[in-house]
Amino acid sequence: MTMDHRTTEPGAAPGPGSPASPSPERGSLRALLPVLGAHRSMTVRTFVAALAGQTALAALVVLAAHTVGTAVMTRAAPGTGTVLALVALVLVRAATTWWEMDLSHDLAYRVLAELRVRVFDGLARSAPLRIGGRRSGDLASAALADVEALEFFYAHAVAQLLATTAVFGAGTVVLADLEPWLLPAVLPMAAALMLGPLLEGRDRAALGARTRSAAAELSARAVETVDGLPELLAFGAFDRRRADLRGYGRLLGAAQRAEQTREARSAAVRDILVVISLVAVVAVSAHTLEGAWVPAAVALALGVLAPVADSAAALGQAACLRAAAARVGAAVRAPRGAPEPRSPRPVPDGPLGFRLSGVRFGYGGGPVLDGLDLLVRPGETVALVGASGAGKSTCAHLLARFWDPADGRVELLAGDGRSVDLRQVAESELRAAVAVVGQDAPLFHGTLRENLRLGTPAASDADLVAVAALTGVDRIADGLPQGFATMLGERGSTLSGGQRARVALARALIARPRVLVLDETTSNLDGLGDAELLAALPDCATLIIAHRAATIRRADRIAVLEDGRVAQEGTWAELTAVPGPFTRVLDREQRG
Ligand SMILES: Nc1ncnc2c1ncn2[C@@H]1O[C@H](COP(=O)(O)OP(=O)(O)OP(=O)(O)O)[C@@H](O)[C@H]1O
Repeated sequence: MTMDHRTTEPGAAPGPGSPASPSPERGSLRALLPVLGAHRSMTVRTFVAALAGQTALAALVVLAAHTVGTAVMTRAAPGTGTVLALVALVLVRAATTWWEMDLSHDLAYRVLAELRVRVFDGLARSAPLRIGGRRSGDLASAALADVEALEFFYAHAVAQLLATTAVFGAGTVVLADLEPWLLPAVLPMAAALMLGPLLEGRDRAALGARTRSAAAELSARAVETVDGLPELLAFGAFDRRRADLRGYGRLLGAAQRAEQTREARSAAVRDILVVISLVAVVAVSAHTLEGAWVPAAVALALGVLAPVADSAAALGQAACLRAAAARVGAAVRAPRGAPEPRSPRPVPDGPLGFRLSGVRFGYGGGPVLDGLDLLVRPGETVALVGASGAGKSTCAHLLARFWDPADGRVELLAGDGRSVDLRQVAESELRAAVAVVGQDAPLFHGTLRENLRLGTPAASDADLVAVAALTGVDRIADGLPQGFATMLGERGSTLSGGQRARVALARALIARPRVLVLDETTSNLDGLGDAELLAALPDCATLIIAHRAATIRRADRIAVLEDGRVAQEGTWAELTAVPGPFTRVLDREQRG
């Protein structure tokens, strides 16, 4: 009797030239067990169903063997009571199998749904820190394929292992009662069966890790391919990419096959151990038991060993899942990039400005911001300029509190001088006060109206129409077949870059932010559109990150970022009057 061997989730071996995946730590599966805690009653019911099913099967084979043995010896048909008992056991076994399958899958799918949400929570908590380090296809793989792979563990391993332990314990007591010499025929083989997964656990975990990391690699490359299809086609690079994907697909197949080959070998060893044990039981019982008790003892030994063999198979399979569990666990336990304050302080009311003081920040290498000071007063518009890679977007991300500075402070300021450090502001308050709009702010699959209401689902139609008129989104809606109800397509792919920028800005303005950060938001628009959008901006503290001279010129003040600090500050007239960091930036832009 062997376990139901499931095909492992798709995955590929490490990329060409990449090192083999290390064997993941023991305990990664155990670390996820607390998720079952929320489903305690269902876990207990699954255990009861598994226990009832395994007990019914053991009783059925023993009674059937005894009945057949008796019939052969006495040459008489079994009595009605025996037949009824056999029928009852068959029915109980059928009912409990159905019950257990139903419950265990229900439990597994609930746990997986919960885990998926926890993975997404972890990603949100640590974004974009984590996203900076891992590729989106890899993250999607952790959230979907790795979680899915764990179905086997939750549906087939946990409750069944507990039930097997109980059935094995009770079965050996009965065997010992029948004939103590049967124990040496059964116990060593049972121990050998359970030793197998322990001995090969490391190897199987490494095989599983190879499959999982390859699955993630393939997933990451597939997502990149879909995302970059226009570029791949435009550069004639698609054929190479396809060959590349095929290669990774083959590596995936090889990794999966290695896992299956190992499982097939282990299954053969388990079958041999069970057969050896049964032969020993036959030998012992032939000398010590009488009549129909001989086949009954053999059946009981089988009834006891089969679940042990199944459990050994389950443990072997579970070892393969350690890598998936480790990846899911890492995502679930991802640290918060910017932890919520224990005792949040309110954001001051009235118009807001902000100040970065002595800010130092890096991404693990050298410092990107190195003692940066920047003040934007309520109602003021400041342009932040600098060479590519100078750290302008990093400032925007610090204002959105994606990260906290390693040193220094980022504060919101009221007109009367009151201030609050972003680290002390509750996230919901911060999001309501500060809006950061990027250059390619992604839109989502949904209608134009849904995209506009992303941050403010309760925004009134009047607000929506007013902001749409300010930002020119009303003209975009007029050109769409169903106006604001038109589906935009994934990532707003049905809109032009300039149209997406208008929608992204409108989306931010509907929330009436008190601090606005525009990170190259208008760079996809022509000069006229740029001017139109900037004129539509509300009278709040605004930081505009831009390269275009006309955009920069509209700001009240300009700050030039160089070597991680503000190297120069002033109005357009002041900064263009003398050669310096700003004129160098302008020269570079003109030459570019
Ligand atoms: N998530 C990240 N992980 C690691 N390094 C990063 C990350 N984001 C930015 N960097 C690095 O930090 C530096 C500053 O990047 P940033 O995007 O802030 O520059 P920028 O001035 O906005 O550039 P650009 O004008 O080209 O948009 C760069 O060297 C960049 O490579």
